[in-house]
Amino acid sequence: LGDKTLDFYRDPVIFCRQRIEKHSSRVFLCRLINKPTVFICSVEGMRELLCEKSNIFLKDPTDFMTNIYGDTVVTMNGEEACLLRLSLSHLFTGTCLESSSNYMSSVCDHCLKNLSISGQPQCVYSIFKRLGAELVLGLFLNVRAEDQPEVFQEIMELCTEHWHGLISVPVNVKVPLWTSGFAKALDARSKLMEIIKDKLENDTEGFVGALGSLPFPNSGSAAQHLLLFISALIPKALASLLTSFTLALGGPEQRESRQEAIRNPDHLHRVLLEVQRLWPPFIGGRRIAEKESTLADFCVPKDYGAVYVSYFIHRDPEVFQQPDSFLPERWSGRNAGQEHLLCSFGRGPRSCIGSTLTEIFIKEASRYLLKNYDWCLDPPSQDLQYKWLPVSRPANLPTVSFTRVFCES
Ligand code: HEM
Repeated sequence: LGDKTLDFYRDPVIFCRQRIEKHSSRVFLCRLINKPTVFICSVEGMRELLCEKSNIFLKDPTDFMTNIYGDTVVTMNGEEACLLRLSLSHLFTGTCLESSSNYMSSVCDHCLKNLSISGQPQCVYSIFKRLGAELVLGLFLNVRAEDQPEVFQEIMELCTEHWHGLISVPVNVKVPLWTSGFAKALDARSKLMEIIKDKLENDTEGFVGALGSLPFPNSGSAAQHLLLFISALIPKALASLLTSFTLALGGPEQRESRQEAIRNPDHLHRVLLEVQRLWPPFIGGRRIAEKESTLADFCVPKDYGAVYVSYFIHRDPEVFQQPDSFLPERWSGRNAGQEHLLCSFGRGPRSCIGSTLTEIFIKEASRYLLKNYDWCLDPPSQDLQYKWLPVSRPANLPTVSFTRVFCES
């Protein structure tokens, strides 16, 4: 590992902040996994990297995602990636999305209806992660927690084990009494692939049925993409956004904003844009320079890596006034209609194909929370103890607390 790799993975925010200060620039160079890598922390640099020069800065086919997910659109380039994106995108738009809306409402109701009932403090991040898992397994694999609780539980555990492979050292070792995290992840992957292949063969309904009938380049491709879509990565990202939303709109000082968000869908939209601006769920993404080029006037030699860091791009003072403040109204002023300045879902020809689905779902879940609960900090504490009060009932109801686990994840 390069000496800077550990610093980056320990805390990417501190790592980037220190280097932005040291170099007085939002573009700087370091080694990451022993590869010289340019870090992009400005809107201008991000747009060049992901849009204008997307034919020079390409996806890395040897990325560690390939170890864990196999060959998927995420690490491919060129015509193959274009064709795959075209086929897959169809499943995330128009009538395919519309047919998911009833399921999205039912999942919100199932997972969020009892937030205040137990009277015990609860961790909302876990609740939202479960909500995300119910969404992806029900939508993409036709496995619904209410109908098949054991199968659902088994797949969820396998997905967690499989995900741990992404954050473990990639060493496949099995000795008596000990198996490396990476080896466990590969075992989990084999079991998940068996379940997925069985579904693809026997289920003609919904997303599985539609995916099974797409013209994929090879026979395992549909299964590998399904593995990607049900991956724990997506529930985690959804839970991160919803937790940030809950934090941002918590407390008596935000009560008016909460009420406005119920009345006015545009206000809710602006709140959610500001949530993803300040707390993007993923660090960003990585590209490799196919030939020498420039980014924000810096020379980038051939084969150098380039990482865009959404957290800092979204705080670029050239573009966002008071960049660290939570100001939903900025999206109706100078930055109205300027969503293309954000990159929580990537940008350009390789942006996220699930972003519309995610937006619809996050809006559904946040509307559910706003309509059914009022939540405020009580008592003020380090642990962010929140009181969840059903909107229609008196104010002396049980507390539901949550911790900042989302930061660690
Ligand atoms: C909160 C939820 C999500 C976030 C924050 C997110 C974020 C992202 C980001 C940042 C990228 C671009 C990576 C890069 O530039 O290298 C991306 C790509 C992608 N996302 Fe998402 N995503 C989310 C949900 C989803 C969902 C629900 C799906 C589908 C089920 C999905 C499927 C994909 C795929 C297939 C790509 C690769 C596109 C390509 O390489 O051409 N994502 N996502």
